[in-house]
Amino acid sequence: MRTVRVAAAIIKSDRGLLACRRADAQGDGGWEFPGGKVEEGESAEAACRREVAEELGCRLQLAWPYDVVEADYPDFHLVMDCFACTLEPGERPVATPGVHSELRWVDRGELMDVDWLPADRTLAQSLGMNWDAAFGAEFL
Ligand SMILES: Nc1nc2c([nH]c(=O)n2[C@H]2C[C@H](O)[C@@H](COP(=O)(O)OP(=O)(O)OP(=O)(O)O)O2)c(=O)[nH]1
Repeated sequence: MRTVRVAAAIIKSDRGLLACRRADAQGDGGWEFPGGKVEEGESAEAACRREVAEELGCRLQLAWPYDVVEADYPDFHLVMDCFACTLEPGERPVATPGVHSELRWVDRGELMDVDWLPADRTLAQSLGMNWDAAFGAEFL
Protein backbone atom coordinates (compact mmCIF):
# COMPACT_ATOMS: atom_id res chain seq x y z
CA MET A 1 0.00 0.00 0.00
CA ARG A 2 1.10 3.60 -0.63
CA THR A 3 2.79 5.29 2.34
CA VAL A 4 2.07 8.97 3.00
CA ARG A 5 4.56 10.80 5.21
CA VAL A 6 3.05 13.68 7.16
CA ALA A 7 4.41 16.12 9.75
CA ALA A 8 2.06 17.53 12.40
CA ALA A 9 2.42 20.33 14.96
CA ILE A 10 1.00 19.91 18.46
CA ILE A 11 0.96 23.60 19.34
CA LYS A 12 0.75 24.45 23.05
CA SER A 13 -0.32 27.82 24.41
CA ASP A 14 -1.64 28.80 27.83
CA ARG A 15 -5.11 27.93 26.41
CA GLY A 16 -4.19 24.33 25.62
CA LEU A 17 -3.40 22.54 22.37
CA LEU A 18 -4.51 23.74 18.95
CA ALA A 19 -7.02 21.48 17.21
CA CYS A 20 -8.01 22.26 13.61
CA ARG A 21 -11.12 21.05 11.80
CA ARG A 22 -10.45 19.94 8.23
CA ALA A 23 -12.50 21.64 5.56
CA ASP A 24 -13.12 18.68 3.28
CA ALA A 25 -14.78 18.81 -0.13
CA GLN A 26 -17.94 17.42 1.47
CA GLY A 27 -17.94 20.07 4.21
CA ASP A 28 -16.55 19.99 7.74
CA GLY A 29 -14.26 17.06 8.39
CA GLY A 30 -12.49 15.54 11.36
CA TRP A 31 -10.22 17.39 13.73
CA GLU A 32 -6.45 17.19 13.34
CA PHE A 33 -3.19 18.75 14.38
CA PRO A 34 -2.08 21.21 11.70
CA GLY A 35 0.48 19.92 9.24
CA GLY A 36 0.75 18.18 5.93
CA LYS A 37 2.80 16.03 3.62
CA VAL A 38 6.58 16.01 3.86
CA GLU A 39 8.07 16.93 0.49
CA GLU A 40 10.91 15.13 -1.28
CA GLY A 41 14.25 16.02 0.36
CA GLU A 42 12.56 17.94 3.19
CA SER A 43 12.99 17.11 6.90
CA ALA A 44 9.86 16.41 8.93
CA GLU A 45 10.57 19.41 11.17
CA ALA A 46 10.96 21.71 8.14
CA ALA A 47 7.67 20.39 6.75
CA CYS A 48 5.96 20.99 10.09
CA ARG A 49 7.19 24.61 10.22
CA ARG A 50 6.31 25.22 6.54
CA GLU A 51 2.78 23.83 6.84
CA VAL A 52 2.04 25.89 9.97
CA ALA A 53 3.24 29.02 8.16
CA GLU A 54 1.17 28.17 5.04
CA GLU A 55 -2.02 27.01 6.75
CA LEU A 56 -2.15 29.20 9.87
CA GLY A 57 0.03 32.14 8.89
CA CYS A 58 2.29 31.91 11.91
CA ARG A 59 5.79 30.89 12.94
CA LEU A 60 6.69 28.13 15.33
CA GLN A 61 9.29 28.74 18.01
CA LEU A 62 10.07 25.26 19.41
CA ALA A 63 9.34 22.02 17.57
CA TRP A 64 10.47 18.99 19.57
CA PRO A 65 9.91 15.44 18.27
CA TYR A 66 7.10 13.95 20.37
CA ASP A 67 6.07 10.74 18.61
CA VAL A 68 5.69 9.01 15.24
CA VAL A 69 2.13 7.80 14.67
CA GLU A 70 1.29 5.14 12.08
CA ALA A 71 -2.19 4.27 10.85
CA ASP A 72 -3.77 2.25 8.06
CA TYR A 73 -6.42 4.15 6.13
CA PRO A 74 -8.46 2.44 3.36
CA ASP A 75 -6.24 3.81 0.59
CA PHE A 76 -2.88 4.55 2.23
CA HIS A 77 -0.58 3.91 5.16
CA LEU A 78 0.09 7.04 7.23
CA VAL A 79 3.41 7.74 8.93
CA MET A 80 3.10 10.99 10.86
CA ASP A 81 5.97 12.73 12.69
CA CYS A 82 4.45 14.75 15.51
CA PHE A 83 6.21 17.68 17.17
CA ALA A 84 5.50 19.38 20.51
CA CYS A 85 5.55 23.06 19.54
CA THR A 86 5.25 26.62 20.78
CA LEU A 87 4.51 29.72 18.70
CA GLU A 88 6.87 32.65 18.36
CA PRO A 89 5.72 35.37 20.80
CA GLY A 90 2.81 37.43 19.44
CA GLU A 91 1.85 34.91 16.75
CA ARG A 92 -1.83 34.02 16.40
CA PRO A 93 -3.09 31.19 14.19
CA VAL A 94 -5.78 32.03 11.63
CA ALA A 95 -7.64 29.35 9.64
CA THR A 96 -7.18 29.33 5.86
CA PRO A 97 -10.57 28.86 4.12
CA GLY A 98 -10.64 25.57 2.25
CA VAL A 99 -8.04 24.06 4.59
CA HIS A 100 -9.58 24.43 8.05
CA SER A 101 -13.16 25.40 8.86
CA GLU A 102 -12.58 25.96 12.57
CA LEU A 103 -9.75 26.26 15.11
CA ARG A 104 -10.05 25.43 18.78
CA TRP A 105 -7.74 25.41 21.82
CA VAL A 106 -8.24 22.20 23.76
CA ASP A 107 -7.24 21.86 27.39
CA ARG A 108 -5.96 18.64 28.94
CA GLY A 109 -9.37 17.57 30.26
CA GLU A 110 -11.08 18.18 26.88
CA LEU A 111 -8.71 16.16 24.71
CA MET A 112 -11.01 13.17 24.37
CA ASP A 113 -14.11 15.32 23.65
CA VAL A 114 -12.76 16.23 20.22
CA ASP A 115 -13.85 14.27 17.12
CA TRP A 116 -10.26 13.54 16.02
CA LEU A 117 -9.25 11.84 12.78
CA PRO A 118 -8.72 8.10 13.44
CA ALA A 119 -4.90 8.39 13.61
CA ASP A 120 -5.10 11.18 16.18
CA ARG A 121 -7.20 9.50 18.84
CA THR A 122 -4.41 7.48 20.43
CA LEU A 123 -2.12 10.47 20.07
CA ALA A 124 -4.63 12.66 21.96
CA GLN A 125 -4.84 10.01 24.68
CA SER A 126 -1.07 9.87 24.99
CA LEU A 127 -0.87 13.67 25.16
CA GLY A 128 -3.32 13.67 28.06
CA MET A 129 -1.22 11.09 29.92
CA ASN A 130 2.15 12.75 29.20
CA TRP A 131 1.01 16.38 29.39
CA ASP A 132 3.45 17.48 32.10
CA ALA A 133 6.36 15.61 30.56
CA ALA A 134 5.65 16.98 27.08
CA PHE A 135 4.67 20.53 27.97
CA GLY A 136 6.14 21.18 31.42
CA ALA A 137 8.15 24.35 31.92
CA GLU A 138 11.34 22.33 32.18
CA PHE A 139 10.70 20.82 28.76
CA LEU A 140 9.37 23.71 26.66
N1 LIG B 1 -2.04 17.38 8.93
C1 LIG B 1 -2.53 16.30 9.50
N2 LIG B 1 -2.90 15.24 8.73
C2 LIG B 1 -3.40 14.18 9.36
C3 LIG B 1 -3.53 14.12 10.77
N3 LIG B 1 -4.06 12.92 11.10
C4 LIG B 1 -4.28 12.25 9.96
O1 LIG B 1 -4.76 11.13 9.84
N4 LIG B 1 -3.87 13.01 8.88
C5 LIG B 1 -3.96 12.61 7.48
C6 LIG B 1 -5.02 13.38 6.74
C7 LIG B 1 -4.48 13.46 5.32
O2 LIG B 1 -4.88 12.29 4.64
C8 LIG B 1 -2.97 13.43 5.51
C9 LIG B 1 -2.36 14.81 5.45
O3 LIG B 1 -2.63 15.38 4.27
P1 LIG B 1 -2.89 16.93 4.06
O4 LIG B 1 -4.01 17.04 3.10
O5 LIG B 1 -3.03 17.66 5.36
O6 LIG B 1 -1.51 17.33 3.42
P2 LIG B 1 -1.16 18.60 2.58
O7 LIG B 1 -1.54 19.83 3.38
O8 LIG B 1 0.27 18.44 2.18
O9 LIG B 1 -2.20 18.49 1.42
P3 LIG B 1 -2.19 18.36 -0.15
O10 LIG B 1 -1.96 19.76 -0.62
O11 LIG B 1 -1.16 17.38 -0.56
O12 LIG B 1 -3.61 17.87 -0.37
O13 LIG B 1 -2.75 12.88 6.81
C10 LIG B 1 -3.15 15.23 11.55
O14 LIG B 1 -3.24 15.29 12.78
N5 LIG B 1 -2.64 16.30 10.86
